[in-house]
Amino acid sequence: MDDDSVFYKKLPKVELHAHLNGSVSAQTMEKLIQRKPHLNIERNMTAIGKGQRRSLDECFEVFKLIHKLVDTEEDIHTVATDVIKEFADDNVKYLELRSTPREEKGTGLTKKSYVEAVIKAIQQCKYDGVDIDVRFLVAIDRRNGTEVAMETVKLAEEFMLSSGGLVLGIDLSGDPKVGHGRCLLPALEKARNCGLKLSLHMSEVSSQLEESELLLNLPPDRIGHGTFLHPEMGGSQPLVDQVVKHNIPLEICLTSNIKGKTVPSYSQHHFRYWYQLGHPCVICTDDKGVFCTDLSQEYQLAASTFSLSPDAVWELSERAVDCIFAGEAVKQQLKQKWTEIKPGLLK
Ligand SMILES: CNc1ncnc2c1ncn2[C@@H]1O[C@H](COP(=O)(O)O)[C@@H](O)[C@H]1O
Ligand SMILES: [Zn+2]
Repeated sequence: MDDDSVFYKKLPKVELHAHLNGSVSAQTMEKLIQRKPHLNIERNMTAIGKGQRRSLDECFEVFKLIHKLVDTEEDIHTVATDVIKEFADDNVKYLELRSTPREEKGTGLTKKSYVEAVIKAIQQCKYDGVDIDVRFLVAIDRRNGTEVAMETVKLAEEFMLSSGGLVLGIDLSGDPKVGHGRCLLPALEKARNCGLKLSLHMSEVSSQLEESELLLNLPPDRIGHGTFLHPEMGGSQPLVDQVVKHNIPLEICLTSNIKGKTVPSYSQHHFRYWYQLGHPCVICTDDKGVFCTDLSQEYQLAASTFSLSPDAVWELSERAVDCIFAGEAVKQQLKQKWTEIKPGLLK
């Protein structure tokens, strides 16, 4: 590893946008493939390698394959444990994982036992002394419509009350070309009213102006992507004004947007627009397994593409702490960690 990479690896980091099944590493994928050889799935079918690009539609085909490989409580526990340890190895000190609870009739997996398996993995890692604070966001897959979204919010509320602060909120994700946010508003409002935080994928593809307006009125606590919100990308100034007025942080996933072809090149990424506005932007991975990346690499990419100095990179990672969904005490602990690490890293 060269000196430059070492800096990004050692940088303490916060990861706020990571889909569990998109984050499964090559090593873990091998284990899963060995457990289910009859599926005839090969490792190269579940990841998009260096230099490769696919359409978003193809990315969603990849998730379908991964879901076939991860369909028991044991599988969920395995992937959650491995993903948490990998983020910790990458010096991520605070992680908000998100995942869509699934029911699998064939294996007896229920949405409830799905969430329980993730929570058990988080608790086990904590017990084992893995140096990372992990929280969970329950995901709504937008294609499943109103009723499922409402059920998911109920499930999330139950776990918010019973998980000792591990379940903090809701994620809205899934294929952006399927379904409409309008149908999901009642569920999202209910979530907000019962104290769940909201991180919503918004304007990941173009032509979602109307939906973005509706969702912004909630308003969400964080925005995933927001690629097409600003006027230069076909969005609008009122949308930008709304995001700025409510100071809603943007979760920025560089490699994901390039490999999924929603952004033509790194230098044209909307990070530039929002960063120049001084708006809170948090560098994230989205799906580190599928897109073959890690958070250190994403910080390094941001720095090299947008000419950020080491001080600016440090500030970016430190400011991410302000955007977490956990409470003030956790933020203070993390800030303390950053203060202790800083002198050894920035000379
Ligand atoms: C690439 N851009 C993206 N846009 C929208 N949703 C995405 C996504 N990447 C991942 N997901 C969402 O996360 C699920 C996989 O993890 P879980 O099974 O929930 O852990 C996908 O099925 C999709 O719903
Ligand atoms: Zn995402």
